[in-house]
Amino acid sequence: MPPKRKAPSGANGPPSKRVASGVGTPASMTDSDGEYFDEDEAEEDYEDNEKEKEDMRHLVKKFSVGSYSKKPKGVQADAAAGFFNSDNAYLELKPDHPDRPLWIDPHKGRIIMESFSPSFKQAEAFLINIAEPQSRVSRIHEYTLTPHSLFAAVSVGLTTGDILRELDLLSKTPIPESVREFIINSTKSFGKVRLVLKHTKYFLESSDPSVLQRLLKDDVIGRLRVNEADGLVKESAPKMGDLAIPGTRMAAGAKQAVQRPQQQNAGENEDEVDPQRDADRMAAALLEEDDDEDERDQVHAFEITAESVQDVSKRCRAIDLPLTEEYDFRNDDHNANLDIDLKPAAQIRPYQEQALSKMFGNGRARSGIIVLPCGAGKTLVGITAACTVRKGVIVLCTSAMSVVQWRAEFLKWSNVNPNDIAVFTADHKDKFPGNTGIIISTYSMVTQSKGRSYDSQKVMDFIENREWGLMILDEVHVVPAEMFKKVTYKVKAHSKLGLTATLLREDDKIQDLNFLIGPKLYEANWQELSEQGHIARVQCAEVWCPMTTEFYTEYLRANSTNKRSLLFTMNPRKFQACQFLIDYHESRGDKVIVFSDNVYALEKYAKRLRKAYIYGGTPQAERLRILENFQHNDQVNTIFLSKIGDTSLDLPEATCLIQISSHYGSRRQEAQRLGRILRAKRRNDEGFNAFFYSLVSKDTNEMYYSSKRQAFLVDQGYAFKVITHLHGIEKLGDLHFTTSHERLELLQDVMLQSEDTANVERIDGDLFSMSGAGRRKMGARRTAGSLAELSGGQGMAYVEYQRSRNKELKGKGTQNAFIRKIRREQERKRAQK
Ligand SMILES: Nc1ncnc2c1ncn2[C@@H]1O[C@H](COP(=O)(O)OP(=O)(O)OP(=O)(O)O)[C@@H](O)[C@H]1O
Repeated sequence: MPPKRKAPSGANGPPSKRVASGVGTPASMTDSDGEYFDEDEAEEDYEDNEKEKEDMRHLVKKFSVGSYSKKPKGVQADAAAGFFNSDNAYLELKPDHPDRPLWIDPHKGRIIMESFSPSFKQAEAFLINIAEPQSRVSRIHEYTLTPHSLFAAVSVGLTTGDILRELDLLSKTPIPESVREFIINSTKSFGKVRLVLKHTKYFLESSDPSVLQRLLKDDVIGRLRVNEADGLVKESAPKMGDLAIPGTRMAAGAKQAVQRPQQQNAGENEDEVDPQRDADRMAAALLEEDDDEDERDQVHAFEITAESVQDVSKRCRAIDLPLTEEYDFRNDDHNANLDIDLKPAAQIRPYQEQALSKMFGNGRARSGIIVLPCGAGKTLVGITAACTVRKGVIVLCTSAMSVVQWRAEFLKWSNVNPNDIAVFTADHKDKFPGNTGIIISTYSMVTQSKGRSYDSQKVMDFIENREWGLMILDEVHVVPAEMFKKVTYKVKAHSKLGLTATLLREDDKIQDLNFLIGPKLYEANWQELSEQGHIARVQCAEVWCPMTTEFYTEYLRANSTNKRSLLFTMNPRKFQACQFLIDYHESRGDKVIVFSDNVYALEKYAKRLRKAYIYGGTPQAERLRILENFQHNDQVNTIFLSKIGDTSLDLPEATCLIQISSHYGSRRQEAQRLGRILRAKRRNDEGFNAFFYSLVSKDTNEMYYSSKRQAFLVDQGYAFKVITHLHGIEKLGDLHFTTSHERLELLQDVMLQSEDTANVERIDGDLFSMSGAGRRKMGARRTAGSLAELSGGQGMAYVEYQRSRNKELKGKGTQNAFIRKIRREQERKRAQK
């Protein structure tokens, strides 16, 4: 932090700037101790900042993907090619480099970590704080330093000095100059200003008063300050880590989470004279100025109006000073305390504790995003956060069924009074009776702008006219940025916690979340969690299915993507592979889910194999009946699901997934589908493995999409085996499409389908949506009939395949108490209408 100097009496700062901006900066700026700030110095800071911003842009550009600098002449294009310094010479290795796990690429900010290093654990704990994980395969992990990752590092409490010191300790080479510069510049401009709510007033707070002076001079922010005559408020900074998070042993601050590697592990030998190391240390010590005890104990702040929070936040983003949001909930006397605690039996797992400690590390609630794989317990993380803040909580989910599940989980894990939890969905418009509580709703309920019913508007007013301590945003990766903007505008929440399994979006809009919610606070390692038994071990395989001659001929001839996609999905050899795998896994005692994005294929496969299927148009009661039978009926071991089952599906019985048609190259869909079996109930059985098969028609575009889809999971350390032949398939008794007559009939049926048949299913709701599906048919409607129908020659065999297993399941008894309850509720509602 720049030293604070006393200004000569009457120093009013550079008039030109102030006139130009029209900001009524007070003639003398004093802090609460009556000390002056030198405005000339602040002005210099301002200009320096402009230059810094320019430098920063240059650096960000340099570090962005695709800007790889040229490698030295004569050097091969291997992995080592990136690790040169600016003079095109290899970076010098430290003498004890084998003990240090990190390689730093000076050109792109990539960090390669050896996971077999003795100090791997410490290095991983550190890197996850400062860099984006790109790939975590078994021996080598790759991370990238980005402005966002460094913003996240700073917002969990790390200083520039901490980052440089740890990085140097763990690196095999001295930190390259370009990387050092990038870190210093990024951390200088990010995380310097916090938005803090104290006693229901909003403050911009910083430990560096010159940053606040800069903001006060800003055209937009200066005007939004409350009480322009007041100086900056100066007070003690909060102490780190003195807050107990329920269900955990402690509440570690970020600094505690970044464990220092044991020196002997990292090969640090204090007696050795290493001039480079000494120089680095000195630089780090200088940067550590911030850590000076006296200075660190002080923070400065000025107040802004509550209405201006959005504008201030937007402006801070524009001038490269994004706000970190923190909520000092322990000093909030304005909002009533919620009587909630975790039940004594709830034991928070170590990775959940680590994630929470990032949120509450300095005794306040930091807004941000926690990334945990599907089935790893994001709900409990959210509930524990609610039990820590103990103020009004609003939870937003993607579907009505998730709302029901969140409510049930609150009751399962906490001692909250059931009356204090309200549900706001199309079917329930509850409010809690007391002056605080929990409300659980969906994004669409809260953001809907037109056509609200009277009751719905009343609940919305209830939500909008109060302050919430915590807003939990479930499945943040699927929600469009516009929706978030509406949510943050409508709901006055002091802290926001985003939960997701994958920060992946094919449109790259995911970066918006950093600003709308907050930085990523924690991201778990999938492989580590599966090794520890928290999520299932999964064997992944891509099964290559050659196209039959007649299908391939049509495929090559087809001149539309839709027709080609229908042909590779309906490839009879793919059908046979699916039939064989279902048979194989059912006989092993597995419960199988077959996913098909294409509804035409879904119906064809399911009917022919006499399995139950669910898609957007399946009525609600039928959906529940099928799912219940899948869970409890040992005669129903396979179900077919359209993409409505990609998310929110909690079927811990499922142990095998087969994918026959998917949404092009969507990495997110692949990860979400895998997530359906990560929570397999049997995951801790001796030697248990879940199975994930992707059936791909060979020599078609599907192969390209498939490899694209797998990219994320491969980066998470999953290995996809390629199966080119399924042994024993030819011996399967009633294998379909073995005759050319059958195959031709199928081909003719496919060729008769309209182009729309290959379109993506449109879904208004999801698998468990309580409204809509039951009353209204949704999903694609097709009019073309089969060749058999058209020719009037419906053979016996064909008729038999039209018999739907769905209908056969009608009337099968309902066992599950939860589903029985939902059904009773639906019946009660129908009766009331
Ligand atoms: N600390 C814990 N102790 C015991 N059980 C836990 C713990 N954390 C989570 N679970 C259990 O793990 C299962 C999965 O949790 P949860 O539904 O929250 O996962 P998720 O991460 O939200 O998954 P998805 O992304 O698929 O929705 C639940 O049955 C939950 O009760």
